[in-house]
Amino acid sequence: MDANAILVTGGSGRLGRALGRLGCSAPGRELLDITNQVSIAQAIREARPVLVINAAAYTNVDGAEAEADRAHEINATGAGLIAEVCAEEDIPLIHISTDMVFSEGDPGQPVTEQAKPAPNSVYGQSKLDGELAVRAAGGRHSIARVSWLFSGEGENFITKILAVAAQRDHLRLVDDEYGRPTHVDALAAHLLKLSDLMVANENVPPLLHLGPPDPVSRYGWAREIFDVSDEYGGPAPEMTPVPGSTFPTPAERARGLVLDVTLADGLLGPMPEWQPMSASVVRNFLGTA
Ligand SMILES: NC(=O)C1=CN([C@@H]2O[C@H](COP(=O)(O)OP(=O)(O)OC[C@H]3O[C@@H](n4cnc5c(N)ncnc54)[C@H](OP(=O)(O)O)[C@@H]3O)[C@@H](O)[C@H]2O)C=CC1
Ligand SMILES: Cc1cn([C@H]2C[C@H](O)[C@@H](COP(=O)(O)OP(=O)(O)O[C@H]3O[C@@H](C)C(=O)[C@@H](O)[C@H]3O)O2)c(=O)[nH]c1=O
Repeated sequence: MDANAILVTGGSGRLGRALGRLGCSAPGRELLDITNQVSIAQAIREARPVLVINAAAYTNVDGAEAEADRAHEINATGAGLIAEVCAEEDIPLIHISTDMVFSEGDPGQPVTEQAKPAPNSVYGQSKLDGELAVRAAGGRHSIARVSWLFSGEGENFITKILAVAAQRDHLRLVDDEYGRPTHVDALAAHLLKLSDLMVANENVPPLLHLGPPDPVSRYGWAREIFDVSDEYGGPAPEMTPVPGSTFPTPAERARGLVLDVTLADGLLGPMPEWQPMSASVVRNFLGTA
């Protein structure tokens, strides 16, 4: 399938740009606003896509605690609107969701698609409401839950902690929050495989957990980041692992939660390992790549 036949919402975002790099049609919010039915209908009429990927979202996890209405409007109402238009036009939809629909877990026992979500943040609740709205629209869809996206552009966990380490020689890192660091280019490639299956009318599960092998804690990922940073002459601060309860943030994060990606791996093949991609982003950030 020609990637150009896929319409992506949130085209200016991290994942949206990655899908655009693979050839998808990926307009930004000014051309396709998922909270505006007229804007959605017009974009669909013009692009006549064979599939839509909804990568538009409100993703400021801490900011959402003070902006619940805005987060809900985009992540829940907006997701429902785009799903309704897709259902009416009989266009399959891939909707991107998050591990933050859960609030706790055991890193040794990743959660499958069967687990019951129970968010503990405004962002997580708004994303869960979005999932429910997509399902309620009744069209052909697959909801892809992912975690810890990063890319070579803009801000992410890697750039945030490297920036903090440039100011301080000692960092506290949460060691009971887990995830699968996922480079947006690897995710975008996987989403195109999933798109191919959906367009070919293959039996695709309506809910999938996606991510690379080797889940890690924030502390563990930071160690990888600073090992590379040290090697390339960047900051290498002293690190202390701490429980999330002693690192207060406006929004709570899930403790010990890891997505089980077995189902998606069987369908699409495993995602490439995150470590080389994380290292490459660190090197680029330090300007030595
Ligand atoms: N980043 C992460 O670590 C994770 C992200 N996810 C999910 O993955 C998806 C992609 O995330 P990511 O690329 O990181 O997010 P970004 O925040 O980088 O991009 C989201 C994009 O959506 C746009 N947007 C916001 N409101 C609207 C609207 N009403 N209509 C159209 N576009 C809009 C934003 O535009 P503007 O900049 O103008 O606001 C932004 O460009 C989201 O569904 C997110 O919830 C899941 C797990 C982890
Ligand atoms: C800066 C810093 C952060 N941390 C920890 C605290 C907190 O648990 C975590 C927050 O990092 P970030 O703000 O980069 O990540 P956050 O915004 O929580 O990332 C989430 O984004 C949304 C969109 C998702 O859907 C999730 O899957 C997840 O990727 O990092 C430390 O432990 N030490 C530090 O010095």
